[in-house]
Amino acid sequence: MSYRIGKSFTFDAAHYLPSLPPEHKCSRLHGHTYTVEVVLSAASLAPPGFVTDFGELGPLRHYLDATLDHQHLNRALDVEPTSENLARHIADWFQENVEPTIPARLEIVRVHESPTSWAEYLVPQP
Ligand SMILES: Nc1nc2c(c(=O)[nH]1)N=C([C@H](O)[C@H](O)COP(=O)(O)OP(=O)(O)OP(=O)(O)O)CN2
Ligand SMILES: [Zn+2]
Repeated sequence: MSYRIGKSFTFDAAHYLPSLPPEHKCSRLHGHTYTVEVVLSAASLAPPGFVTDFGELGPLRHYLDATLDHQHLNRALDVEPTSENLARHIADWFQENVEPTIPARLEIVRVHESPTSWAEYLVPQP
């Protein structure tokens, strides 16, 4: 794949990580302003010279707003809401719902919990 693009989205949510020991600060309920970055690639460009139109990624914004924004992530997800698990969850949703409609492949979903902490899921490529 020769070309890559990226787009970022933010949402706010609460979570805790129940598998951590009780003395760990993240075992208590707290919140983050999450930033989700997606990276997409294509071997060639579609007119007028796009990997895909950034606007075609709008359904992801709607999904994040409707499903995760201002939600309690322990209730909204069926996995423990670590950044790694969130990245995988969002990648799976994107591959099922957006990728079939665009001329590009999802490569990476990166989830920032804060300006200094992030995790990413690298989508296996065929
Ligand atoms: N690999 C991961 N480690 C941690 C995750 C995670 O999702 N993946 N999550 C947390 C907690 O959610 C915690 O809220 C964030 O931890 P941390 O960055 O350590 O804390 P701060 O945001 O307060 O950052 P400081 O740099 O310590 O100020 C924990 N670990
Ligand atoms: Zn946290």
